[in-house]
Amino acid sequence: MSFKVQPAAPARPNRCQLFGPGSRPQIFEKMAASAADVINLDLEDSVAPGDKAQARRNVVEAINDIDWGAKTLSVRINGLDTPFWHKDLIEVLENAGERLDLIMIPKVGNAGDIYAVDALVSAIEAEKGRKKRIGFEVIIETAAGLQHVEEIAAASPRMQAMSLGAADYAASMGMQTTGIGGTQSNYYMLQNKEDAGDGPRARHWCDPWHHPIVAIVAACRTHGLLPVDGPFGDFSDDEGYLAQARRSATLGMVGKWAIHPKQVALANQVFTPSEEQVREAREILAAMEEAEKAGQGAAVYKGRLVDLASIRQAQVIVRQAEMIAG
Ligand SMILES: CC(=O)SCCNC(=O)CCNC(=O)[C@H](O)C(C)(C)COP(=O)(O)OP(=O)(O)OC[C@H]1O[C@@H](n2cnc3c(N)ncnc32)[C@H](O)[C@@H]1OP(=O)(O)O
Ligand SMILES: O=CC(=O)O
Ligand SMILES: [Mg+2]
Repeated sequence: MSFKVQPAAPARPNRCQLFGPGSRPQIFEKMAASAADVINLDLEDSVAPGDKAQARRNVVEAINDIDWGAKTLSVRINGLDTPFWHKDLIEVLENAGERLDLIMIPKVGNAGDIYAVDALVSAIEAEKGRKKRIGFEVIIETAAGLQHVEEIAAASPRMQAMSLGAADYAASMGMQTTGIGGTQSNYYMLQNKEDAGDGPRARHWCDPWHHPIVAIVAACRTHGLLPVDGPFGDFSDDEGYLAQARRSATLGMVGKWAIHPKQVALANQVFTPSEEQVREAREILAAMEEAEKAGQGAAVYKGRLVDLASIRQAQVIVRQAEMIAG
């Protein structure tokens, strides 16, 4: 381990982020009543250009008037390459009360983007005398964002979380797909001719999101942020959503977006450690405590090696379960 201790990520549940267009206020109460840990009121890509001004007003009203309970409340602003983002910030932060927790910045390309938003947010906070410091979450969804993922993670003490935006990421990278997340039919390895013999050649699907997910997780863990998997567009495919969510959970992400309310329970299911996982983690900690009492750094648990690293692995699961239980 480097002498620099890995900082802890914000200690709040982030299993599911439920999105809703800022131009569709009819669903805001339903979002508030959902089981999502984080609510993202969107001013960006789910809002048509002609609706941006009304969407800002809707979002301000929703922040001020709706009871959001213990949820983390976030507003996704427009990208810095648009003529909308500065007004999103000014109108929301000048008129919305202290209930707002986060601003989500899409399509970030480098640390300078965070600096620009930080400067404007700091000025508005100071002018309006806002007491609660607004946090930032960002979407890594461009080639430049991926290239600069670490400097982005380190760009501001306001930074709390990073999501992978599979749709824009695919577009920016020039990927041949219109699907949002999940398995891509043409991304497969084909069994060797020789191994297949006379039979049909097996296909093994690969994970096109593996690299950006690992890059985001590493940047987040290095700088104490929450890594989050973004949207899965086909909300008729629960199994596909679960498979994608399980892959990202296995790689260290803490949650996933829901772009339809039916995806909230799926995300919560995957990102809440199961009773069995928690029991096993506690048993490993107990086994290691016994081993340490006996002066040993390693022990055998259910026929397999556990050692000091196993303590750290088990603690991840126990801490996550305890934090979710509150
Ligand atoms: C690539 C990206 O950037 S993803 C992030 C940006 N995208 C978004 O924010 C899109 C968010 N999702 C939506 O806008 C909608 O869910 C849509 C357009 C996908 C589907 O909307 P609908 O056609 O209304 O879905 P559907 O008819 O299945 O809705 C079922 C119920 O859930 C409600 N509902 C729909 N979306 C949401 C939502 N996001 N949050 C809460 N409730 C919702 C509907 O009002 C309806 O309620 P009812 O049963 O009381 O009538
Ligand atoms: O903003 C999200 C995406 O997938 O693009
Ligand atoms: Mg996007």
